[in-house]
Amino acid sequence: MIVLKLGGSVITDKERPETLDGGSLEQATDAVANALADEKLVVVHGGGSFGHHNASEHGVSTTEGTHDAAALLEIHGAMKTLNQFVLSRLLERDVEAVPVHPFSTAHRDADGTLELPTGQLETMLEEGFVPVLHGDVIAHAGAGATIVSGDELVAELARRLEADRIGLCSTVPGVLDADDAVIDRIRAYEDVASVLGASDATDVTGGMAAKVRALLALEAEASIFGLEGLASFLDGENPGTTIE
Ligand SMILES: Nc1ncnc2c1ncn2[C@@H]1O[C@H](COP(=O)(O)OP(=O)(O)OP(=O)(O)O)[C@@H](O)[C@H]1O
Ligand SMILES: C=C(C)CCOP(=O)(O)O
Repeated sequence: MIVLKLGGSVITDKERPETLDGGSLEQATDAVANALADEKLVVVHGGGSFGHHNASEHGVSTTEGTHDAAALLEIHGAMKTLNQFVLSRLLERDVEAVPVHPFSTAHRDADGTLELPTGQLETMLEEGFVPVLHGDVIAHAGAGATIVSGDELVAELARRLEADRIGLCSTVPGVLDADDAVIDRIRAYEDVASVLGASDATDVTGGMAAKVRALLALEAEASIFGLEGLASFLDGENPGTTIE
């Protein structure tokens, strides 16, 4: 079982609000369609230029919530629009992709812990579907609703579904060191903390630093790679950076 995140920074143009990077989305969905045989796959996508701008305007992040339903619908609506684009590109390539919207299924406890039921996902996988989740807003006890990033969803899905392979496809070829060379393996946060930053673009969920933290907390290994590494990851290789 594979859990794959398509980073929002890859499939959208992060500089321009609500704009797809059509070519990259096609390349990514081609790679997914070519790789699917008997392998079970869950896809998660991030926001990129969908969702982050709306969340930032309303002051909503993974920890700062809102009780303003109109603001939530705006953020959720932007993510659903992007989800629809991803689904339709997958369907065009005969991938039996179906949507799963975290706002309707997940929540956070008062301490911020993500609760994500997976019975529906397990059934979808058994029935041959490819569930496609996305970063979203979710109800958060005591805070109204906050953002859940695609990276958090990947980590939680990997734990609960006991994924064999976990991959984050982002806009960079891996985690880069101070000389912009790809770091092969990361074993501890402290080893790379000095080079890890937020995203270059508007991003309310913490960029590369948050990714590495979330993946280090997993028992299984995970890979961070760029679009050029996606086909080889789906083929069983370890492109980019491996997080132990
Ligand atoms: N050491 C680093 N190595 C690589 N990228 C880094 C590093 N430090 C900060 N970054 C930033 O992290 C970005 C990747 O994180 P970002 O959250 O934008 O990716 P994504 O998951 O693809 O997109 P989204 O969050 O919209 O889904 C890179 O584009 C870069 O700007
Ligand atoms: C901003 C929203 C709603 C989603 C964020 O998901 P991410 O791009 O994976 O961080």
